[in-house]
Order: sequence, then C-alpha cells, then structure tokens
Amino acid sequence: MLTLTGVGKRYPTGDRALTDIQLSLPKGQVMALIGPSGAGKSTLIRCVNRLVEPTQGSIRLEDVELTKLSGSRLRHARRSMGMIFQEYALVDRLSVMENVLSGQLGYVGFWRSFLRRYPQEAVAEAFRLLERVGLPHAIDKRADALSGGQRQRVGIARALLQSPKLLLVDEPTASLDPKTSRQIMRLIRELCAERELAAIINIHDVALAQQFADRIVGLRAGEIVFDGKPSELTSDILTTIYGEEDWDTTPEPADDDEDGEQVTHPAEPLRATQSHSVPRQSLLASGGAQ
Ligand SMILES: Nc1ncnc2c1ncn2[C@@H]1O[C@H](COP(=O)(O)OP(=O)(O)OP(=O)(O)O)[C@@H](O)[C@H]1O
Repeated sequence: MLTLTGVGKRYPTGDRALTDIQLSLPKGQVMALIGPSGAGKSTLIRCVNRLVEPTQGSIRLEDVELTKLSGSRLRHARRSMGMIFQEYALVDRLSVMENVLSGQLGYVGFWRSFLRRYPQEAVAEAFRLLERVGLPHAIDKRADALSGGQRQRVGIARALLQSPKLLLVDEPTASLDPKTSRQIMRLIRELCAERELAAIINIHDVALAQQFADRIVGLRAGEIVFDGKPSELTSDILTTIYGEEDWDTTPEPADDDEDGEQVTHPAEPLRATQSHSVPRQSLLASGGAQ
C-alpha cells in the first residue's frame, strides 16, 4: 500500500540524508526503522508525509503519487497518514478530548476546529478511541495534567481519529520508562492489527523493535543496510547498522512481562543459539543498542 522507489534526499546544506531508498509496505504491516543518529530515519518518515521534500524518487500511497501533490490534494493525502510524535505534540491548555478532536483539523477546516465545533460523529468516535486507548476517565483533564504514557495515548487516539491508512511514528517511546514503552508499543501493534493499518516506527530501542514489529529496516548513512524479520537481526547485522560493538554483554532479563504475564512475541525473538545471533538479553538493556 506504500511504495518508495529510488527515494533520495539532499538538504540545501549539501547533507545527503537518503540514497536510493526502495521500500514496499503492505497493509497491516508494522515496520520498525532502526539506525544510528543521523542515519536518516526522521528524514524518511518526513519524506512520506512531505514535511520534508524528497529530492529524488517516487512515493506512492495506494495509487496516489505523493511527491507530485501540492495544496488541497496534499492536505487530503495527509489525512490518510497519522503522525505520532516523541514529544506527543499536544496542546497543554486544552482537554484530552479537545486534543483528540484536533485530529479532525484536516477534515473540518481550521476555523471550525478553532471554534471547536466538531461533527457529532467525530465526538462519538473520539469517545470510542479514548476508551480503546485506556483513557475513558481522563476526557476532561487538561493535557498537561497527564503522565507521559497517558499523553502518548492521547497522541495515538488523535492520530486514529483521522482514519488513517498509514501511521508514521517518530520515536514514540523515547521519553517513556521501559514498562510504559512496552505498553505503548503493544497498543500501537494491536491497533494496527485491528484496523489493518500499516506503520513505520522510527525507534532507537532495538529490543522493542524486535518484540513488537513484523519487520525491521536498518538504515546507515541514508541507505538501507538491512530489511528483514526481527529474528534475522544478528550481531553481525547490528554491527553493519551501528558499527562495531560487543552486543553480547548485558545481564539476562526475567522472561515475564511487567505484569507477570508471559510475553507474547509477535515475531520469533533472537536466540543465543543461532549462529552469529545476538542473545535477546543483550538487547533488552534500557535504551537498546544505540
Ligand atoms: N533540516 C536539515 N537541514 C540539513 N541537514 C539535515 C536536516 N535535517 C537532518 N539533516 C541531516 O540529515 C541526516 C539525517 O538526519 P535525520 O534527522 O533524518 O537522522 P535520524 O536517523 O532521524 O537521526 P536521530 O536518530 O538522531 O533522530 C543527518 O546528517 C542530518 O544532519
């Protein structure tokens, strides 16, 4: 449903951020984008929704060529791409409900949403979404009275209110503790499955990427150097992506989830017995391999 062909980006400063990116993302697939700082992860996500202009190549969302759009057609196409941000991008002085309803901006127009007149069906859907993300009791709270995890749940509900086909997620857990990070990744994954939504998640935590993504793409210096299943991410590949590091030297974690439940891994986790594999525990250290 999303296809990038030969996508390149050179910033006006001369920095080449992306080179010849080829990617095809089917409906419902959750893809984690990993790579060192400056590899081009944010640039790639921003090229898709045209917050950054690609300088080469084609980006198609279903049958729409995104790189050629401007004005109202670009605004229309952006409605089908929900953005979820690291810092949540909520309006602090507004309530949770108002923040979620701001996801309707692309539909109801600036003045109508500024004046806070939203269609009844949008309000009903916002209630349903807040219930689904686990915030039914926080509807009237101001956004600045919420914890980081709750703020991210509001950000997720806001992105879903625009009924996107694709989620673009930029470091959703970077400001969260390990337990909340897992809960947020699990929620994103479940919602993608429920709604057959594709997602690109830019993430630094390799262990989280492995546990909650269907597919991992590794970027290095603007090029794709790995594209495969979480179970295929070996220490050799991590070295290709991030450079030399001893990936095997962190303590072994408990096998249970934070709530005592057995962890379900959507993808086969790394096993220490694989040849050249990275023991899972080596990646489960907070922050992962950065
Ligand atoms: N607005 C900009 N102007 C010029 N160069 C930029 C701009 N934004 C990013 N770059 C450059 O493009 C390259 C890729 O940056 P990008 O932010 O996409 O990487 P990243 O993988 O998301 O990094 P991080 O994980 O630190 O967020 C870097 O060399 C960066 O310096």
